[in-house]
Amino acid sequence: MTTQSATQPVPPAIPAGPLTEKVSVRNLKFYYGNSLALKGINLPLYDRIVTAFIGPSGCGKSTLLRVLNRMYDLYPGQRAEGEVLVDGQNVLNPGQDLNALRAKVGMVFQKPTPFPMSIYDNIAFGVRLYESLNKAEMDERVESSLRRAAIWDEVKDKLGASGQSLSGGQQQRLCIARTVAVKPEVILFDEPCSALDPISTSKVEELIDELKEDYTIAIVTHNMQQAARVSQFTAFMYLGELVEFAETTKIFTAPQDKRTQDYITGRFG
Ligand SMILES: Nc1ncnc2c1ncn2[C@@H]1O[C@H](COP(=O)(O)OP(=O)(O)OP(=O)(O)O)[C@@H](O)[C@H]1O
Repeated sequence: MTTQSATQPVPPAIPAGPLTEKVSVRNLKFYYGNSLALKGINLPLYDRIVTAFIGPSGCGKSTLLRVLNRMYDLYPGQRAEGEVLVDGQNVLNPGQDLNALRAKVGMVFQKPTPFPMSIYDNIAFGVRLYESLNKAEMDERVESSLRRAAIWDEVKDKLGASGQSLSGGQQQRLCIARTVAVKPEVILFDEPCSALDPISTSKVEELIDELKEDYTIAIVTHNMQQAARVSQFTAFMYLGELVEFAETTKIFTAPQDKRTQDYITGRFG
């Protein structure tokens, strides 16, 4: 099957040499009560590589993302079976320290969710949960995180202003800064641009492209162009199953499964 077109975005290059599995999902099943939402997923997330999760609404993309940092633990009746190895350790183990996991595996949500506090404190709040820094160290962390999220120049003169006074696109970059500030190793993005205008979207995409130099990234997106622009690997899911996982170029130009082909060409979903 060949689906390449002249306007196809070019995914970022995959670095030469062997890839390391930062996260290994093994035979993962997930239940909402009695309802099986993930039906035995096997998937690697490679170190310092962007992986996109695509598929029609309800196929389990967000559920999979939420398992990776055990966000589901906040909700009764939800449970996972199988293994999610992060650096070889199964984070689904009951003894897993959830604060440590969520510091290591950070998450950025669909809707920007700044805390009702100042821009400075939006960053400092999370850092204080894990580290005790003095004022100068905290100032430095706040600045470096805001710089990393490409928003420093826009907020440096109003760090005391409410995070909620920023535009939607700025709020999302503030949330990315907040995630980066606790020095994660993996960042999960759940449709991070769906509430943003095209300019903010391209800023966040550029940011993801830069962040991949230092972090392992997973992104859920409904936007095929975005998946093709930002990711090096793509996982296509359908009805709780992982149908196909491969280099993004391959998924978008030579998918092996007809369902993948139909989805990326807009025939369903
Ligand atoms: N809190 C919940 N309780 C019960 N079932 C749920 C819950 N959240 C999701 N589900 C079900 O789990 C399945 C997967 O949902 P999920 O939100 O992961 O899909 P998705 O691929 O992210 O969809 P979308 O693209 O619409 O966000 C769906 O059948 C959904 O109805």
